[in-house]
Amino acid sequence: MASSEEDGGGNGAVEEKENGKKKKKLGALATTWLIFYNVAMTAGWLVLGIAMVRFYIQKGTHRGLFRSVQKTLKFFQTFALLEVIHCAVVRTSVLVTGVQVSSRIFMVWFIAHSIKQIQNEESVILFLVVWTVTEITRYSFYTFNLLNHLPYFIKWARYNFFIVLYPAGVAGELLTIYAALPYVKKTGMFSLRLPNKYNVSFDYYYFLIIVMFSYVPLFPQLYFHMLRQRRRVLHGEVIVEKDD
Ligand SMILES: CCCCCCCCCCCCC[C@@H](O)CC(=O)SCCNC(=O)CCNC(=O)[C@H](O)C(C)(C)COP(=O)(O)OP(=O)(O)OC[C@H]1O[C@@H](n2cnc3c(N)ncnc32)[C@H](O)[C@@H]1OP(=O)(O)O
Repeated sequence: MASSEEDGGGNGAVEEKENGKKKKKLGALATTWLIFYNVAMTAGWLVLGIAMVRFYIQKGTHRGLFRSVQKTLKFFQTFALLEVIHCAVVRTSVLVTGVQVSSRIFMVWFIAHSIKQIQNEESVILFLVVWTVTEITRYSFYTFNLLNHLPYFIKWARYNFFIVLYPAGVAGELLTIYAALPYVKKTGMFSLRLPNKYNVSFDYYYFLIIVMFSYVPLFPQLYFHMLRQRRRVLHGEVIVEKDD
């Protein structure tokens, strides 16, 4: 193994070259923080998943489910903003992570939280279930990986579930935004009409349509990124990495 350290710090990340591949080796402080973060996130999404199952068993309907789990969802999904900062120490792209996290935050706060009328849509439950399964798998993968005790089925699940869950999640998100359009148009929420003292106009309705169209170029990038990660991790392919 050829190894060359480019940074001598003990608590952040050290870049090493292993068989010609760039690999970030985490320091003790970064590892401890990430273990804490990933355990907390696994637990948070597990609590959310259990709450959803319990709600459905007790009530026999999905109506009211979002309302009952929204606090936990908002807390843990917003906490995921830290992932953009984590990009400084883990081997991942700021751009890919940024798009992923911001689209989730947007769905939680600017769609599901702000437009109460759509909270009982089946599509909301679809993306909630998909996100929950994804995140329990993803954060438990990171935790076990950091502890160097990664069961193969978790690794397999992390790099296979997304093949179906990603399109399903995107479908849930797009259908939810679509369902929100009439309410946004009717209420004119988050919009600024002329004339006003700033002399600018903003129409949230058209903004949402642009967001929906932006999935067309952006989603394939995330999906192909994950397919590349899958080939690298499950099949040991060497991927030529571009620096951000
Ligand atoms: C303002 C309005 C904005 C509107 C934007 C509209 C456009 C939206 C288009 C996008 C649509 C997204 C929709 C999405 O929300 C739908 C869903 O999520 S559905 C559910 C299914 N989803 C998934 O399965 C994907 C889940 N997402 C991800 O996996 C990540 O977010 C992603 C950034 C895509 C992952 O990429 P990453 O490069 O991080 O992959 P890896 O997991 O393989 O990690 C690479 C290495 O980094 C290490 N790592 C990363 N994070 C951690 C951590 N927390 N702790 C420890 N280590 C970490 C990891 O171990 C790898 O290291 P190594 O290779 O050395 O082992």
